[in-house]
Parts: sequence; C-alpha cells; structure tokens
Amino acid sequence: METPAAATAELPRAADPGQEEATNQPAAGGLLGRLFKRVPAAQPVVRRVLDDDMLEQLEELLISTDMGVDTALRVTANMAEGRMGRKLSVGEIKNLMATEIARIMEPVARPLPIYPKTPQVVLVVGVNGSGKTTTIGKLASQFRGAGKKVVIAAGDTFRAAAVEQLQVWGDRAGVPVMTAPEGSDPASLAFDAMTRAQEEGADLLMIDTAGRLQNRADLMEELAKIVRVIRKKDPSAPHNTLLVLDATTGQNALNQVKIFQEVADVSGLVMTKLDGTAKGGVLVALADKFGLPIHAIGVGEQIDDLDAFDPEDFARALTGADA
Ligand SMILES: Nc1nc2c(ncn2[C@@H]2O[C@H](COP(=O)(O)OP(=O)(O)OP(=O)(O)O)[C@@H](O)[C@H]2O)c(=O)[nH]1
Repeated sequence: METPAAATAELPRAADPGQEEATNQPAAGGLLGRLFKRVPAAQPVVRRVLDDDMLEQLEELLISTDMGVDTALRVTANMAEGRMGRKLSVGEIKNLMATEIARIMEPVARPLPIYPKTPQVVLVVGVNGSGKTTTIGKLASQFRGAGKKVVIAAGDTFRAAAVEQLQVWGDRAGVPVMTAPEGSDPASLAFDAMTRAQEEGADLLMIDTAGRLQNRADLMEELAKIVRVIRKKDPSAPHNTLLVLDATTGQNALNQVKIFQEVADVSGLVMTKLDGTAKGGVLVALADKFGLPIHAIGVGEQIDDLDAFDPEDFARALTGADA
C-alpha cells in the first residue's frame, strides 16, 4: 500500500550527536533524518538510546504529519513505556511507532455496516470539495459490484455543477441518480428518492447533501428536514450518516467533525485524498479524539480508488515501517 505517503521530512540533527554509536554512515539528517530514510543493507545498524530528547523529536515528527500534540504525546508515551534507556535501531523505532499507531486505529477500522432492512439509507455529509460526490460514486460502484441495488439522490440542489458531477459518477457506477431542479428543496427530492428506492426494492439509497458551512443554521435545518421526511417513509432512517473528510485539510478535519456532529448524527467517516499526503496523521488524531468508525479511505480519483481502512497498513505507510 502506498498511502499515506511516508513522512519523509528532513529533521534536524540529534541535539547530542555523542549519543549515536560510531558509524561510517553519512551524518546528513541526524538520527531522525535517517529514521525515515532507508538505510542501505550493507551499513551497520545504528542504535540510539530512547531518552527524553529522542521522544521529543519523535513527537515533532508525528506532529508534522498533522497528528496534533495530544495524540503525538500519547503515541510517544506508549512507545516509551518500559523502554526508556534502551538502545533501539531505526527499524525498531519505526516498528514500535507503527504498532502504537495501529493500536489507536484498530477499534475504528470498521466497514460500513450493512443492515437487513432495505432500503438502507446512507446520508452523506461533508464540506464542498471534500470528495462526497466521488466517494458516493466509488461506494455505489462497490455495492453494485457486490450485487446490491443502489439509488443515488443528488441532494445538493444548490449547485447544478454538483448534480452534473454526481450524474457522471452514477453513470460510471451504473447506478441511477435522482435529481431535482436547481434551487429546489433537497428534502422533497430525498422523499421522492426514498419512495422510488422502496418501490424498486433497492438495497441502498445514498443521499448527497450540500456542504455549506458558512451558514450552520441553514445546513442544520436542511439536514434535519431531510431526516424528518425520510422518516415518514422509514422511522429508522437514515441508517448511516457518513461524514466525508479531506485528509489534506489536516487538523481542520477535527473541526469539521465537531461541526457536523452538531448538525447531524454522524455515524462514520470516510477520509479522502490520502494518496500523496504525508499528513495522514490527522486520521490518528480523529480516531483518538472521536472514536468514530473509519469506513473507507479514498486513495485516488478513479472509481476503484476507495480502500477498506487497514490500521496496520496505514500505520506502516505513515511511519515508513517495514511490512
Ligand atoms: N487524489 C484524490 N482526489 C480525490 C479523492 N476523492 C476526491 N478527489 C478529488 O477531489 C475533488 C473534489 O471531489 P468531489 O467528489 O467533487 O467533492 P464534493 O465534496 O462532492 O465537492 P462538491 O461537489 O464541491 O460539493 C475532485 O477533483 C476529486 O477528483 C481521493 O481519494 N484522492
């Protein structure tokens, strides 16, 4: 797995070079520079004492992946537990770090739950540009591939371009997209889509929504109205409220979770654009702070670029640890 891109940042030299054992390696980058660079196999293994100075540098490295201070501290504290003063090789440090990160991620790695009740209604929320449309298309394609009958409702009726985009993705996925004229009431479209999904015996109804955060009261009212009307058809709907987040927004993703938890009953997350960012650490912070399930990760712009979230793969990719 190539995502997220390993944190390859050059870091300052260790404060006390005397701590490093004699080596004929070039000194460039200091221990932490080497920590995230591949050491050629022929070179002797370098070990360094795990001390406060090293922990501080590891914290900085984790913070540079957008993990946030609290979570970075938790990871390094767990790494240090019972190991202070030990001499560790670069490989051991990376593996240790990956293990501690995976431990935080393990409980949240859960695919979108599928319920026996159909149509299962999946409300998809998130700010504009986070990747909602793309994610709906990718999910629809996966569900269709698994033999499920899917209907999509283009609930962002405020922007004609958003509706067109969703239609393109619906075509790609081979799934019908219900639309309404620009500016019309998204709740009424959701009601019609629910009626159609029920009549046609669809397994899943995915409802796209607008992502205007500038006016939180409007957004809240709009989402609440969609929920009210679909509940007239099925009191247990929506069965999932999926928040789509863009990994490249870094720590801002934490604020988005807070805001969307206020305006909707968020049940799980999809993190997009994890390809090509070394900032995937925000996912660890999200897991640590909110504990919401991470159902899938977006790793590209193509229809197949949606992966199940694998904590160990993710942790290894983030830290550059060996498989
Ligand atoms: N590299 C990469 N790009 C992605 C991914 N997911 C979405 N994108 C891109 O991000 C951009 C925005 O995605 P959309 O799906 O249109 O986002 P949206 O949230 O529906 O945005 P609006 O239509 O503005 O509401 C597009 O250019 C997508 O191709 C991903 O996982 N990786």
